[in-house]
Amino acid sequence: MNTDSIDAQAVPEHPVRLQGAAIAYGGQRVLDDISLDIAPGERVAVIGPSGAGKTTLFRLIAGLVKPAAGCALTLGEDTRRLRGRRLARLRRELGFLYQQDNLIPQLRVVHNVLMGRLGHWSLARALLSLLWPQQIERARAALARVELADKLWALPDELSGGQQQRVAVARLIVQQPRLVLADEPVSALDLRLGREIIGLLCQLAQRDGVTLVVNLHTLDLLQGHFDRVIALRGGRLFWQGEPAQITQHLLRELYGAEYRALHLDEIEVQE
Ligand SMILES: Nc1ncnc2c1ncn2[C@@H]1O[C@H](COP(=O)(O)OP(=O)(O)OP(=O)(O)O)[C@@H](O)[C@H]1O
Repeated sequence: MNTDSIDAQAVPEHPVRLQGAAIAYGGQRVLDDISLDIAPGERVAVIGPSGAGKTTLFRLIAGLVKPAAGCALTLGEDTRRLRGRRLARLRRELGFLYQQDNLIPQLRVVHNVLMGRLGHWSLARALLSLLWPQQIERARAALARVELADKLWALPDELSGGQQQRVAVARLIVQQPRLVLADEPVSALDLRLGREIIGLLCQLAQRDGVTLVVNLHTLDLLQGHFDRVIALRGGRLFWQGEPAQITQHLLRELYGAEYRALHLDEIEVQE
């Protein structure tokens, strides 16, 4: 099969489709030969040791870096040929969540949440909304889903780290993306708050039919939330399967020298 040309029209059903994809920085391959399909509504966690290529995989799927070889289709679009209307559509249908700095500090929560509508609004409406927030009820309903309806007029600085992440999830709710890429969304939070955010993201995926790909460092949060785990090591696909199939043996092999430092022997999985 010629992996340099996938017919986008033939595979509209896969929000993510990578075939033999490689990414190189300065001639060095940091991702190599990645072939992967992610189905609509699937909740996928990406794991692996530091430097394995997890963030680079996200950047590849988001179209922020172009494959040096192979092909990447995101929401049916070939990421090498993104421009104009197709790029605008992808931006509208792709939602992001990062470890921190998801909110604009100068803008009140209502405006931060309504930033999710920008791709749906005209420029005039977006500017008007900064003076008179458009669709306040929509923002309020989204905040209610993350139990922050009373924070509509707060500034991000007045919120805890966990609350800020919940506002960012509310922004995703109003955005209505088809695919959410969350890169270490809970790495700055403790386990309890992390569980809350992952729970909200998975609820968003299930309730609104959104496809979810999460780069996860906290392996305690894998069970019960994700349909599939993808493990990267040295820029290659090392393993994939259901969370229940993960074993201590696999984690030792995958994380190598980091296994003990990360206390992965304390994760509750079979030997
Ligand atoms: N812009 C860049 N220029 C050069 N090398 C890069 C660049 N971005 C990433 N790399 C290299 O690519 C490799 C993969 O990096 P990446 O950030 O994807 O790993 P990761 O699995 O997300 O790591 P971590 O868990 O530590 O965040 C690393 O060796 C990194 O140094």
